[in-house]
Amino acid sequence: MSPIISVSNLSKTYGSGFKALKGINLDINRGEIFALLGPNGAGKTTLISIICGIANPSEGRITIGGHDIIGDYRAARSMIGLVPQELHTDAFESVWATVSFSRGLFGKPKNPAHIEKVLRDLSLWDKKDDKIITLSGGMKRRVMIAKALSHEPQILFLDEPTAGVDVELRKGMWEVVRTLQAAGVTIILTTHYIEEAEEMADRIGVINKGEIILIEDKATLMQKLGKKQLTLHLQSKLDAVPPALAAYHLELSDDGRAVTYDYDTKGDRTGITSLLSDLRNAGVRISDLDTRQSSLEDIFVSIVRAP
Ligand SMILES: Nc1ncnc2c1ncn2[C@@H]1O[C@H](COP(=O)(O)OP(=O)(O)OP(=O)(O)O)[C@@H](O)[C@H]1O
Repeated sequence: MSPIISVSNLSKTYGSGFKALKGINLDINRGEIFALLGPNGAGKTTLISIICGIANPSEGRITIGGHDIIGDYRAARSMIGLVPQELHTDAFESVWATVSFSRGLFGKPKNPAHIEKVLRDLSLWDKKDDKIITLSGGMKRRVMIAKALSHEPQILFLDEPTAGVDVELRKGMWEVVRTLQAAGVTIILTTHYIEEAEEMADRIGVINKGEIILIEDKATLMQKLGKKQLTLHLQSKLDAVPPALAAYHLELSDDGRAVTYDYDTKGDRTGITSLLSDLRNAGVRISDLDTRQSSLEDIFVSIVRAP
């Protein structure tokens, strides 16, 4: 199946001479939830802004549903809904007016049935006549999504959809996103909450210093890079890991009372059996142990930090 968004050799150099994107290649599949992760300043907003036609590329080409975003701007742009990070709406307008007006901006004829559906899907129907200013933060965010969906886009960009939102509301937002995906919308989200990507995404792209350094199915990524960690709590404090155990690359905790050992569950041998016997031979006694599976967060930190 052809990708719904295709980005090839995209570069962006700002007027200051700063190269914010360096030869980005990225295909987004129809119907997927794609999470774009990256540290501050990595280029996420720049990339989204260019795809959405808000900023110009310096080099490269982007097509949306086959439409070139420059040569065929209107057709390309009308396929996209963008929910920006900042909430900006007219505080004194009603929800209904705000969302209907957005549709008009795309030159689409009025379609009250569609607006009603969007508001119902986002649990805003009973608020349709309320002024935006009277809504809670979570409702305002949902209004931003409703605005972005008002012109029936096939693609929705969510830039940090749950920044500063409490856990309860965040979960509500995840539900909304899943409902949209089930209705056939392709979703690209940026997030600093890695558990959000872990929870939601079908695929994950990591951008760092203007380059895509990884694109992978979430499940594959977690399986491929996921490590397990064994923590051994010691009966007595160690000042240093005994040299005889150097091969295990143990990490000693700051208080000297625990060592951690990283191992690969898919390897032929985990090395745990020999580690335990070598510890005993070195006179190190263990009082307790626990194991932990690395999270997407650990994986993310390790790839972004890698030279
Ligand atoms: N208008 C501009 N002129 C010059 N440099 C810019 C401009 N806009 C962004 N940059 C720089 O481009 C780089 C990428 O910025 P961008 O906003 O795309 O990052 P981001 O990944 O979205 O970061 P964050 O997670 O902090 O939102 C940063 O170093 C930023 O300082």
